[in-house]
Amino acid sequence: MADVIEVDELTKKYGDKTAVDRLSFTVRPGQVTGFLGPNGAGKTTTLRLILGLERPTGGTARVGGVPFASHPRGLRHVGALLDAQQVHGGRSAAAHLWALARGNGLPRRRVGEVLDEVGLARAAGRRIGGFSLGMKQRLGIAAALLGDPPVLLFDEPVNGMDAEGVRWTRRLLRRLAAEGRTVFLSSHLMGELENTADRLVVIGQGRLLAAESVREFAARAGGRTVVVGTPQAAELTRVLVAEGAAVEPEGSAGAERLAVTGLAADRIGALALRHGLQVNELTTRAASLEAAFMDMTADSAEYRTPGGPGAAERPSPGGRPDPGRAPGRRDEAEPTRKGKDA
Ligand SMILES: Nc1ncnc2c1ncn2[C@@H]1O[C@H](COP(=O)(O)OP(=O)(O)OP(=O)(O)O)[C@@H](O)[C@H]1O
Repeated sequence: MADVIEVDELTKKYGDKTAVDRLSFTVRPGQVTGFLGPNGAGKTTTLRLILGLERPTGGTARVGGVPFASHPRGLRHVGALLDAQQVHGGRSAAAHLWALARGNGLPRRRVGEVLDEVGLARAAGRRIGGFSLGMKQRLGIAAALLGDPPVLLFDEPVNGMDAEGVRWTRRLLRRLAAEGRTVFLSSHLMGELENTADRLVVIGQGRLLAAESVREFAARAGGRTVVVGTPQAAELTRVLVAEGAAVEPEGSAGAERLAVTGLAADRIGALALRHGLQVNELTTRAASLEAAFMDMTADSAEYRTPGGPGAAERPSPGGRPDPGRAPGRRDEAEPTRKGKDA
């Protein structure tokens, strides 16, 4: 299928600062494409350039084969959630959406439909000013869906959402892609994308670091690791190695845990059963993708916790990284960005 978003040598400078640096990538329909990069990598600027909200210093961004400048604007063509906080707090959710619908020539019934879709029907008449960030994100998603557009761009849509909200967003994005739409969503956390995205565009300091399927990214990262606890470590190691897996004993001697790559957890369980070997634990460790992302972007994180992306920030061997300690997280170290929202 033809690429819907085409970014070619796109560059944006703010004075001496190059926010986006000769960036080229494409985004296809029928898939969720994750746009991944540490804080300050240039994701929001790129989305704003694609949407024609900023003028590029160089290069082009095309949507549907035409440069954005000549692209028919409006919510029927492209829906976007950039900053959920940028809404008039005095209006009700329904009034906000109706103003948008009216401005885009959309029927009033769409307001009720999208409020239902995002789970805000009961809050339709409430002032947005009283909404939590998670509710504002849902409202922003509702606004993006209002025109039933074939192309959807979301900038960190799950920020501020609780676990249920994150799961709901993930399912929604997958469904929108399955309907054949082009879904492009940014995040600074691999964990938010690995179960949602089919493809990844990874950037750091405005430059392209990778554009590939999640599977390719995972393969490059050495694949997923399955941690297996067993009192029969030597026997199980022989069985797994014979099936092509790489097996590393973990922890201290006698701890009897194996880190297995190259075989999925269900296959390991089935092999152990077939050979009559006891397994006490079988855990897929998803942290390897986050670690690969951190390694890939270690030199390009704009702000960094003292000590750099080293031991303190790496995921612990046994678990997922704490998102609160991702490198250069804004709440830790970001200075004020002058003019950003001006
Ligand atoms: N209007 C502006 N004026 C000056 N510098 C800007 C402006 N907008 C963005 N920048 C700078 O450009 C760089 C990229 O910023 P951008 O917001 O696009 O990154 P991001 O990847 O979206 O980051 P985050 O994950 O923190 O939202 C940063 O160094 C930022 O400070």
